[in-house]
Amino acid sequence: MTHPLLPAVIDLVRQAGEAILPFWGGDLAVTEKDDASPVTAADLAAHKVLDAGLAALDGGIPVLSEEAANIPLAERAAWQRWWLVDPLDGTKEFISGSDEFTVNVALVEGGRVVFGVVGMPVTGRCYYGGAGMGAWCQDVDEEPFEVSVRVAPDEAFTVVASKRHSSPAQERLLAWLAERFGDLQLASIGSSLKFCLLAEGSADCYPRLAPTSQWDTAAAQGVLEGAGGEVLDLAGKPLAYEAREGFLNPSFLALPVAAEWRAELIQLARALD
Ligand SMILES: Nc1ncnc2c1ncn2[C@@H]1O[C@H](COP(=O)(O)O)[C@@H](OP(=O)(O)O)[C@H]1O
Ligand SMILES: [Mg+2]
Repeated sequence: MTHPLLPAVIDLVRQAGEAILPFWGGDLAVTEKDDASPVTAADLAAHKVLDAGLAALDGGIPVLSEEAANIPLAERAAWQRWWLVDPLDGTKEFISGSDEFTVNVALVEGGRVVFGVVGMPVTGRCYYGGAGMGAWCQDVDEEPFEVSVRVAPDEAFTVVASKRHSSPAQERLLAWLAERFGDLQLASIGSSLKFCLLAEGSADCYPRLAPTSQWDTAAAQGVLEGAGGEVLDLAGKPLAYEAREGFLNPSFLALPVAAEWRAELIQLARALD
């Protein structure tokens, strides 16, 4: 069983991708935001499509978007159900001309992700899913196919990591994984696609002992949870999306629910962080 709002959100994510594409690979004016992260006309174009489209879908569900996040905490704290949106995740990849950027939309209720949609504007591929719902991948003009995590590595244990953002703790964790699993393969990819690689069973673990914001993770967490995975903080609890001052996530580990090395990894990550 999926969710009645899911098909319309998939459609909106595609439209946002289409609004981004004319800017891709061209001459782009890049502005720096207060937190020093880059923003372009493409981020804002996608934001406009999603903000208007989600409001039209159900005016009673408020939207928190990376590009319009200056909503007072007192107002956000009263939200029970809300959309959490990153109109263009992986802006640095986008600016560099890579196709590793996504459009992310999650429906959050009571601090948990109900479902998430992750679109890849360049290929038109879309991942979507939610806990207890399942998870799917759909290519343009194709039927969706269900995806699920792999519990044991195919050949080499594959870790996904950011192309650009790491930390000393993250590097030590990767070194430990290499020792623990021997044949370690590193897959570096930008944006929320890291979760999708786990969800489709092409990778085994995505540790992030480095900063992310709530809009970077919620949609893809929905996909991964639907596929039999989880995203845990270092206390071993699912990453939650309650309103708080600022939008930073804690460090996290994304992995299959049934990974037999789960407890070992949490303990080590906690010691390193
Ligand atoms: N120091 C920091 N604080 C908050 N978020 C950070 C950060 N460094 C990187 N990120 C987030 O990491 C995302 C990119 O992820 P990755 O490195 O895995 O590709 C960025 O998303 P945006 O491109 O949407 O700004 C940004 O939000
Ligand atoms: Mg982002």
